[in-house]
Amino acid sequence: MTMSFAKIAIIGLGLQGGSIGLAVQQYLPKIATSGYDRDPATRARAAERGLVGHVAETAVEAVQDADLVIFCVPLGAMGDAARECAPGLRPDAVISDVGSSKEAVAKVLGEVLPNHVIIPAHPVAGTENSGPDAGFASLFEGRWCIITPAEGTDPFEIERLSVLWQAIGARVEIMAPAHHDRVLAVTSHLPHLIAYTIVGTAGDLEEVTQNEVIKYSAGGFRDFTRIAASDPTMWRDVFLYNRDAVLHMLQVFTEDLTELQKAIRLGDGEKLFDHFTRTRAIRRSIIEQGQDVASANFGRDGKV
Ligand SMILES: NC(=O)c1ccc[n+]([C@@H]2O[C@H](COP(=O)([O-])OP(=O)(O)OC[C@H]3O[C@@H](n4cnc5c(N)ncnc54)[C@H](O)[C@@H]3O)[C@@H](O)[C@H]2O)c1
Ligand SMILES: O=C(O)C(=O)CC1(C(=O)O)C=CC(O)C=C1
Repeated sequence: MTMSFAKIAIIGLGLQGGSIGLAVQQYLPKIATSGYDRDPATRARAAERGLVGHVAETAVEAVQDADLVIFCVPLGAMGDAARECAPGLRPDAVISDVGSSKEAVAKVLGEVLPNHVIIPAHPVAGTENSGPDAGFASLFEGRWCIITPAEGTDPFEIERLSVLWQAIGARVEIMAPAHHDRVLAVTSHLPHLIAYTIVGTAGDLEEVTQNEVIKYSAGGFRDFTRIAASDPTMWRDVFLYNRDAVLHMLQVFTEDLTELQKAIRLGDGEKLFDHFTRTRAIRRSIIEQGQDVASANFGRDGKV
């Protein structure tokens, strides 16, 4: 068996599915791509944009002859999407996905497709935009793709999937699914929850008019509004499917927030200053790592 997949089927042609389709066509043109989306208007737009080589009219048609199927649908739709594809799957087709939480997805895909090799993955790359116009080929460039195989998964198949992600620009990390869900709860899910909260709070305030919120939304608040514009379906599902890890991180966060609230009430400037100094250092180290990412060569030479 070669290291390369021959045909990749992408189910769900929004931001993630569209970006994978465009990136594979650009960097790995020898791999055939097909795709399917439940929404007819999305299928039509995907065909216009050429998000995949062939936009199929059914899920079964899309997965025909595919040796890799990637589910790029909201977390709550993974089970239905897999059920729809099942009758058309090659018995040896590898199944993957891009869902933002991993334990729950692995469970549902394993239940629906018990006889397939399932290797869940999560590209930590996205924007606040969704749908068939949101995807672009360079989305994964220099970004992490976390692969969360179950214990005992064939190392060859893990490597084959890793090589694919690297070829479309990503850096790959292998992680246990439960650990992934805790890490992402704090680095991605909680920040979105905070953004959704603060933008809602500002919108509800009676003493500050809507006009003032819009007019003075410079700097920090504006960044929050970008995140709070993220897709409601996707994020509803993230909080439903990574519930326990998010609730744990939210508890820790609430305790820390209460400590800062106390420091403000007591006029404890030293505590506030020390805290802000520590967080500034974290930001700076993230930027330094980002520069490493931008300058690295990830071997994206089109060869797999
Ligand atoms: N947006 C991000 O920043 C981001 C980043 C990493 C991972 N993810 C994950 O990627 C997945 C997709 O997110 P997205 O941002 O591409 O969303 P999106 O809304 O842009 O695209 C999802 C597509 O799935 C389609 N769909 C829904 N149910 C379907 C079904 N049963 N069969 C076929 N198609 C179906 C929708 O019509 C839609 O076009 C989610 O699981 C999300 O958690 C998102
Ligand atoms: O950059 C953004 O807009 C994102 O929200 C991307 C982001 C993130 O939180 O980093 C969102 C969800 C994911 O599953 C992965 C990436």
